[in-house]
Amino acid sequence: MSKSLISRRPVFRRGVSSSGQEKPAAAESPLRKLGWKPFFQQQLSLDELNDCVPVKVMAVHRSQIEVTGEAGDEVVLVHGPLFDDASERPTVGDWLLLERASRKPLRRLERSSLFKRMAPGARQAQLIAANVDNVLIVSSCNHDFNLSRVERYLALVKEAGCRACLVLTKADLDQNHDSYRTALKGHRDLPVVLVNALDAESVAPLREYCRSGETLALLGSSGVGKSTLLNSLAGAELAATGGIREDDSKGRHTTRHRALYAIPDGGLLLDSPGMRELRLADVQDGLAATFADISALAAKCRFADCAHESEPGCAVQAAIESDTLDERRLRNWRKLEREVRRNTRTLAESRADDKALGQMYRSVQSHARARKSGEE
Ligand SMILES: Nc1nc2c(ncn2[C@@H]2O[C@H](COP(=O)(O)OP(=O)(O)OP(=O)(O)O)[C@@H](O)[C@H]2O)c(=O)[nH]1
Ligand SMILES: [Zn+2]
Repeated sequence: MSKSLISRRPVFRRGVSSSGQEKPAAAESPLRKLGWKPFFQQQLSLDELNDCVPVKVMAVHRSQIEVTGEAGDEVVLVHGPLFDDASERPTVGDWLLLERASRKPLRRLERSSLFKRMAPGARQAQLIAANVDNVLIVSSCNHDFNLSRVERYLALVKEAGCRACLVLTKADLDQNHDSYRTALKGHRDLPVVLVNALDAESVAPLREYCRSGETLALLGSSGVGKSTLLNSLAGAELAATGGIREDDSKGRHTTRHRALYAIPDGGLLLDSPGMRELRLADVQDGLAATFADISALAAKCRFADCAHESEPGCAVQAAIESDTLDERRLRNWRKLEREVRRNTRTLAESRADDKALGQMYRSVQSHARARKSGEE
C-alpha cells in the first residue's frame, strides 16, 4: 500500500524551481516539501508559469490567510473575487496562485481531496481542509473504542480519497490488545497500529504517513490523544494537550491557532479543530466504499428491492446468520445512510435557498440602479 503512495509522489522538474533558479537537488524543493505535485503543476498555463507563484494555505483567519511558498511565509488579505463565494473560498491546505510581483491572489487550484462537514448548528457545509493525503483515525484502547464511529470516519476518508490508518492509543494502559484486533477482523484492508502516543519510538510506524511532501490529518474524539500524537510525530510541542477526566475518558478541549505544521524532515500535519466533529453529508461514494461488502451481498438477494429484514432469499440476513456479517455493521450502515441522505437533502435545499436569495438581491440592486440612473 505504501508503495502506491510513493509512486504517486511528484517528479518535480529536476534541478529547476518554479522561479527558474537552479537548485542543487529536486528533493530540496520547498514546494515539493509542501506537497506540490504534477496534479497541481499541470493546472498552470504557460503565462501563469511565468507570472505567478504557487503558495500553500497554512491557516485561515477572518480577514487574512497565512500562506507558505518558495519565498517563505506570507500573509494574504481576504479580499477580492476569490473570496466572494463562501463555498468556493480557499481553505487550509489549498494551493493559491499569487501574482509574482504584486503578491495578489489570482486563483485557487483544483483540489486533490477535500474535507467538509455540516457546520454545527447550521444548514451549510463548512470546508475543513484540502489536499490531505493520509488520515489517522484515532481511537483509544478504552471505552472510546467504537467500531461504528470508525466506520463513520472511514466513509469521510474514502469520500475524500485519502489513505487511512487506524491508530489505537493508550495501548500502554490496556494490555487486552487481542480483543481490539478481533473486533477489527471485518476490516482487513484497514491498517491498525497500537501505540503509546506519549512515546516517540512507539509512534515511529506512523511516520510513513507523514513523509516529506505528504499531508497528514487526524480524526478522533476529544481526549483520545490526537495532540499527543501530533507532538510525538513532530518531535516538538506543536499543540497543547488537555488533561483527561477520569470518569468518562473524555479530554478537555484545547484551542489551537495554526492549522498546518511542517515537521522537520517530514511532511505537514493538519491540526484543525474542525476535523474533530464531523457530521456526514455528501459522502455517498465514501459510504458505499466503506460498506462494499454489504452492497455486494445485497446484489445477491432474491428481490431487487429487498430491505434485508425478513424477506426470503435475503443474502444479507443469511450472512448474519452464518456469522460472516456483523449485525451491528448492518445497523450502522442503515443509520449512516439515513444521516447522509438527510444532511445531503438539507444542503441541497440550503444551496437552492441561497441561490434564490442571491437572485433576489441582484434583482433589487439592478432595480435600484435603474431608478437611480432614471433620476439623474
Ligand atoms: N498513557 C497514555 N496517555 C495518553 C496517550 N495518548 C494521550 N494520552 C493522554 O490523554 C490525554 C488527552 O490527550 P490529548 O492529546 O490532549 O487528546 P486530544 O485527542 O488531542 O483531545 P482534544 O484536544 O480534546 O481533541 C492527555 O493527558 C495525554 O497525555 C497514550 O497513548 N498513553
Ligand atoms: Zn436482502
